[in-house]
Amino acid sequence: MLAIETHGLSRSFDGRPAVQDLALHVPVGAFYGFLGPNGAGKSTTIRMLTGLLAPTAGRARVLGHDLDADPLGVKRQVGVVPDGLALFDRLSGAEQLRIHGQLYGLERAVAARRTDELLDALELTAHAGKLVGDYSHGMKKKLALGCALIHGPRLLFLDEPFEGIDALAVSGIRGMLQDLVARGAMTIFLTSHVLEVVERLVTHVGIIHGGRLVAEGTLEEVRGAGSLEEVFIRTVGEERAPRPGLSWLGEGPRT
Ligand SMILES: Nc1ncnc2c1ncn2[C@@H]1O[C@H](COP(=O)(O)OP(=O)(O)OP(=O)(O)O)[C@@H](O)[C@H]1O
Repeated sequence: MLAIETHGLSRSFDGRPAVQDLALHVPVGAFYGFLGPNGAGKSTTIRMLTGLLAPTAGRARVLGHDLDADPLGVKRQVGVVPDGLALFDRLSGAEQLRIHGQLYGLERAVAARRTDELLDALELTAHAGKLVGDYSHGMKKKLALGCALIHGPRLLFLDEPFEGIDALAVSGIRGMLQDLVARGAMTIFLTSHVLEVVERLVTHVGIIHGGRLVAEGTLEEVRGAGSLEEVFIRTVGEERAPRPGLSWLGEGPRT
């Protein structure tokens, strides 16, 4: 069974295509790495698959629900850590998590218990009472992951989850995500530019370039005998030679 299946999914902005004719196949239980260079269409795809942005054409089925016909059915079962984090600066970290859980219909006591467990798992317990506005970037990223998990989603979308997070925290989060997939708790759809981390995590890969899917399959199928970085560079463009210009750099300031 597929957790995500799209046919001809497309989105344009002011007539300019950002995602074109996308046919994604994400099996249930997969750890799917969605890769592509800057501006390739990754965030636009996630925004469509989570019901935040309407496609201009095509269809998507998410966890068996038609996104167009039953957007609420999809939203109830997915968790999202978006590219731009949507958190409330005036709440404490614990309040943010608890309220997020209650917005998803959890009873107060359940939301409070899960909040404590998530703060612990994300190593944020010491900062539970601090205002989110005073959190560091990495701490906000971890809190957003907690918000995405608190209602127990079957499918988790992570847009650049490791961006701005220190190596120790990356390792902790990686372990947590791997464990969730390994015990069949959820399917994960992740975008990241850190290919070495992606390569150690994912079971499946899709590569998008210029809004079009240019490769998809299991990690082994897509990678072949090379590394993911080699395949990525080969697929989205040759390694770029240093460009001429900027010769004034290093010459010191001039008026
Ligand atoms: N709201 C918008 N209005 C106009 N153009 C947009 C909008 N959102 C995205 N785009 C355009 O769509 C294209 C794809 O953007 P998108 O954010 O999906 O790329 P991405 O693969 O997530 O990039 P990155 O890796 O840099 O985050 C880009 O050309 C971008 O400028």
